Amino acid sequence: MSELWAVVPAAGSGSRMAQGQSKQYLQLYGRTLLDWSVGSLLSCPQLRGCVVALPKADLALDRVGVLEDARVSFCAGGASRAESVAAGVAALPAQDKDWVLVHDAARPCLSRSDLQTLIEAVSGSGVGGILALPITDTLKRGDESDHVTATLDREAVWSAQTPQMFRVGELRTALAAAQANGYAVTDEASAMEASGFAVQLVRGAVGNLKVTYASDMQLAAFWLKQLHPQEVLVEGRES
Ligand SMILES: Nc1ccn([C@@H]2O[C@H](COP(=O)(O)OP(=O)(O)OP(=O)(O)O)[C@@H](O)[C@H]2O)c(=O)n1
Ligand SMILES: C[C@](O)(CO)[C@H](O)COP(=O)(O)O
Repeated sequence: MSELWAVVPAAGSGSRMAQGQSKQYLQLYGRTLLDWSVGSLLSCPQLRGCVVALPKADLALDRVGVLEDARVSFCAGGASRAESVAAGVAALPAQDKDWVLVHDAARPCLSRSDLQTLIEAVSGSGVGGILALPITDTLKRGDESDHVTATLDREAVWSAQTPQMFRVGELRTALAAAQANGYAVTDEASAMEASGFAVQLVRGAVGNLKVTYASDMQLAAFWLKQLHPQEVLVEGRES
C-alpha cells in the first residue's frame, strides 16, 4: 500500500520581496508563511510525514506552532529550489512507490478542497500531476527594453502551481537526471516531463498564489480570511 508524504522547499532568500528577511518567515495573522503552508498539508489525515528544507544556517533556530507536529522534520536546502526539493525527497523515510506532495513555503493559501482534489485525481494514475490554472491574460514576449516582440498563443497554456504530486522513486530519478543534464527545472513537473512522463493538470484556484512580491502579502491575507472563516484572524499582526 502506497503512503503519502510531503516536501516543502523553504530555503529561498525572498530576493524579490526585498523585506530584509526570507519571505517564509514573514507573518500573516501571527503565523509565518511557512507555518500556514505546512499547516495546509498537515490538515490532510493521510499525510505520513513532511520534510521542510530550510537554509542550512536556520536549522538550529527554534520553531513554534504547527511545525512542532510530530510528522514534521527538517533538512538543509540547496542553492536552487530544485536542489532543496531533491534534498527533501532524499530525506523522506519513504518507499519508491509512495507518493510525495511538493509544496512551496511561499504558497500559504492552499485550500483543503484543492489538496484533496489533487490527491484524488492523481493517486489513481501511474504518473502524477500538479495543481494549475489555465492562463486568462494575453501573453506577450518582451525584449530587453520592454517592448513587445510577439504575442504568444495562449491556447492550452496553464500556470503551474503547487502542490505537485509524484511517486517518490520516479521523482528522485527525474530530479537527479535533470541535474546531471544541466537542466535547470523550476518545478518538479518539468523534471518529470524531461524524463518522458505525461504529467496530469488538475485545475486549482486563483487563491493559491505564490507570494513573490511585497504586494502579494495583502492578497494572501485576503485569501487566508476566505479559507478560515471560522477562525479569528487578527488584523495588524502581519509583519
Ligand atoms: N534555494 C532555494 C530557492 C527557493 N526555495 C523555495 O522555493 C519556493 C519558491 O521559490 P521562490 O518563490 O522563487 O522563493 P525565493 O527563492 O525565496 O524568492 P526569490 O526568487 O524572489 O529570491 C519558496 O518556498 C522558496 O523558499 C528553496 O527551497 N530553495
Ligand atoms: C514551482 C512553482 O511554484 C510553480 O509555479 C514556481 O515555479 C516556483 O517559483 P520560482 O520563482 O520559479 O522558484
